[in-house]
Amino acid sequence: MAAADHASMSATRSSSKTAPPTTLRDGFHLVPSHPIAYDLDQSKTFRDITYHVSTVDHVARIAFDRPHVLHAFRPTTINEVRRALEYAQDDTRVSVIVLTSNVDDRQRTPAFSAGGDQSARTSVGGGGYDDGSESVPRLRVLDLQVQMRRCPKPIIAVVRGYAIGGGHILHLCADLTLASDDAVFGQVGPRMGSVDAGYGSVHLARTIGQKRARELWFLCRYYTAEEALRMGLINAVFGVDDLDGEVGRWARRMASMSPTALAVAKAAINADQDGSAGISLMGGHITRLFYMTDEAREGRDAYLEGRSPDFRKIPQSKL
Ligand SMILES: CC(C)(COP(=O)(O)OP(=O)(O)OC[C@H]1O[C@@H](n2cnc3c(N)ncnc32)[C@H](O)[C@@H]1OP(=O)(O)O)[C@@H](O)C(=O)NCCC(=O)NCCSC(=O)CCC(=O)c1ccccc1C(=O)O
Repeated sequence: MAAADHASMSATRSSSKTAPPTTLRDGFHLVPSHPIAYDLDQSKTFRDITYHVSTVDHVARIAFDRPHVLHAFRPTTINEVRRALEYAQDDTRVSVIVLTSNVDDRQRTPAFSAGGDQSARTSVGGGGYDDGSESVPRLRVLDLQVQMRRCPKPIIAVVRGYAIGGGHILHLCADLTLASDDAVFGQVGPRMGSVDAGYGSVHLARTIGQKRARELWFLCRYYTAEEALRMGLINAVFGVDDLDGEVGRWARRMASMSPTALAVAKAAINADQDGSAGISLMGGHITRLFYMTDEAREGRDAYLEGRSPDFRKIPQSKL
């Protein structure tokens, strides 16, 4: 843990005995708020995204890199994000994942993502997305959404400018969303022949409420970052110049926490909505932790040694 992060955690421990209660005791204000310095991971090659890691702050950064179409995605883009997410999930140096876009607002309108790339929709074969990278035309964006929810590490969507359509749903599927004050959010499917009947509908309704979710889909209006914040669609709004620093603060804070506690909290929050698949993920976490107990090891050893297990020699169940 970096020294300044350590200071913030220490602040939560230093006893005052008589001071009045204050939220400052959480130490959050002491977490450094300078932008994260990332290194490009040279070993990973991508066309539509960039992938960076900060080994100092334990953060991976996955960024859409298609500014000419406002970071709209095609099959290649989604497959690359899925691959990068897998790298970040398996990298023990990484505790937190940032999903964002490479914005240069002097050259292009800022955007997180304008959703599915409409120029990649074929005019033959049913109008699905096809950039030649899949044997049958398809966009595995629903698989990406599921992968984001099953990833045990927290994912922060960092939104500059437009988050529209399928791009909007990707920020929704992230665990947290931090936005700049120039961000704009909305669905457009019913206006242009598309709909997300999965997380884009049900998770949206759980997140912002039934009436608001219907409004987003039925009216296809766009909302400012402040409006999105008020409806609980995002976690915080910052000025453009402060965004990267605040992302640094939030990511560093999460990276200083117990990874297992965060993974269990994420799985539990998702399980409520993800049915058997959500419970199965929680069950997987429990089994992995169980494997590390003397009790589970006794079962394994007994099998390998060709004897009956003696669970009695281990004091008791941990539950
Ligand atoms: C976002 C805008 C309102 C911004 O407008 P403006 O600032 O005026 O910029 P433009 O000049 O329009 O755009 C600049 C440049 O980018 C190109 N572009 C923008 N968006 C897209 C796009 N989605 N696809 C392709 N190209 C795009 C635009 O053509 C310009 O190019 P030039 O060459 O410079 O002219 C505005 O851009 C806008 O409305 N964009 C379209 C938004 C949209 O319709 N998005 C698609 C929504 S549908 C979707 O995302 C579904 C896909 C999906 O994820 C999904 C989810 C769940 C289940 C199933 C699926 C599925 O498989 O379909």
